[in-house]
Amino acid sequence: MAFGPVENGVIAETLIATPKHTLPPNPGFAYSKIWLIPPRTELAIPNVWVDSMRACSPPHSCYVKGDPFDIDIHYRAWIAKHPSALNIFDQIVEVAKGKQIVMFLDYDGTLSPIVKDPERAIMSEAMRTAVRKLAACFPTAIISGRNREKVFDFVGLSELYYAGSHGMDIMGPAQGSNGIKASGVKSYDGKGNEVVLFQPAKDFESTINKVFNMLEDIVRKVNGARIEHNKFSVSVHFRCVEEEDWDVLADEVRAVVQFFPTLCLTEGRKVLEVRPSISWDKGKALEYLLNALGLEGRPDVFPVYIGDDRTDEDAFKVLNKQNHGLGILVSTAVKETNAQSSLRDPSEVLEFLQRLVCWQQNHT
Ligand SMILES: O=P(O)(O)OC[C@H]1O[C@H](O[C@H]2O[C@H](CO)[C@@H](O)[C@H](O)[C@H]2O)[C@H](O)[C@@H](O)[C@@H]1O
Repeated sequence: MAFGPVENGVIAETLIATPKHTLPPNPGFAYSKIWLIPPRTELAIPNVWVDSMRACSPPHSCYVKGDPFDIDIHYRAWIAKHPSALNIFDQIVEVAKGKQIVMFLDYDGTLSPIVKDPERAIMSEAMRTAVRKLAACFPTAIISGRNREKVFDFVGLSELYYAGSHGMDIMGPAQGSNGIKASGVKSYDGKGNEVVLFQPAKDFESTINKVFNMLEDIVRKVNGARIEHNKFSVSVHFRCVEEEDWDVLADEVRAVVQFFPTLCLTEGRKVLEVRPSISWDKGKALEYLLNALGLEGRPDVFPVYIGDDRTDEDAFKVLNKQNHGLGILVSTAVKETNAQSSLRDPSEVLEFLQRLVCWQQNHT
C-alpha cells in the first residue's frame, strides 16, 4: 500500500466507526444541490464558474505540502465518510455475497489517468486484463462522456456493454460472456454480431454537428483549447488553456449554445460539455442497462459504479435512491459526492478490480 502511517490511523478509525458487514451510509440527497451540474445561470457567474472548474480537477492531493506522511485534515474527515473501497473490501464482499454483482465503470480518470491530450488517455494493459477478467465474472459496462466508438477503441473488449455520450449511446452484446441475455432493440455491429442498441438522443445528431462546427471556429482561436465530437455531445477542453483565458472562452461557448434552445451546457474536469436538454444521464443509463439485463429492482443484485467526475454523480444518486449497491468516487481530494466509498486513482481502481476477480474466483 502506498499509504503512510498517518493514513493507517485513518483506516483504523474508519473500520472502528463502520460496523462489520455493513457499508457506510448512503450520503443521500443532502449534497445533491451542490453536486448537481450547475445550471446555465451558475455557469454564467464568472468567479463561481472558475472556482467550480478548478475544484473538479484539483491540482493538489490530500497530502500537506507534498509530504507523503501528512494528510490534510479535511481529507481525513472526508475519507472517514467515504472510506477507501480497498480498506473496506471485506465488508463490501460480505454484503455482495450471494448476489449478482454488476459492474459499471467510467473511463477517463477511472480506468485511465487524466492526461493533457484526450487522444492519449490510454488504458494500461494491466487494466485491460483486469477488466477482461472482471467481465468474465460479472456483467460489466463502461459509461463514459466520450464517443462510444472512441471509448471502445481505447478499451478494445467486445464482451462489455458501452454507453457513450454520457449514456446517450448504449451498445452491448445481445448475450454476454457470462450467459446473461440483454433485451432491447436488436442491431448488428460492424462485425455482424448481434447487439443491443439504445440511443435516446438520436434526433439531436444534426444539431450536435451544427454546434460542433460553430464551436470549432472559436476553439481554433484560443491557445491550448481543444474540441471533441462525442456523437451526441461536444467537449470543449480547458485543461491546456491559460486560466486568464477561461472566461473569454467560456463566454464564447455560452454565446454559441444560446442559439440552440434544445441544448445545454454542463461542466466536467476542465471541460465544458454541450449536450441535448433531455432527461437522460449516466444514472438513467445504469438503470437502462440493469433493466435490459433483467436485473433492475432485484434485491439479489449488487451494482457497483466507479467514477471520478460530476456526471458520475447521477449514477451514484440512482444507487442511493435504490438503496443498494455501491458508488465509489475516484479522487485524491475532498469532493462533495453521493458515493459511499472512494479510491484514490486508477491504480487503486485496478487493485480493487483485481481483488474482486480473485474473490469471485475463490467463491465459485
Ligand atoms: O465520462 P468520462 O469517461 O470520464 O468522460 C468525460 C470526459 O473525459 C475526457 O476528458 C477528461 O479526460 C481527458 C483525458 O485525460 C482530460 O484531458 C480532460 O481534461 C478531462 O476532462 C474526454 O476527453 C471528454 O470528451 C469526456 O467528456
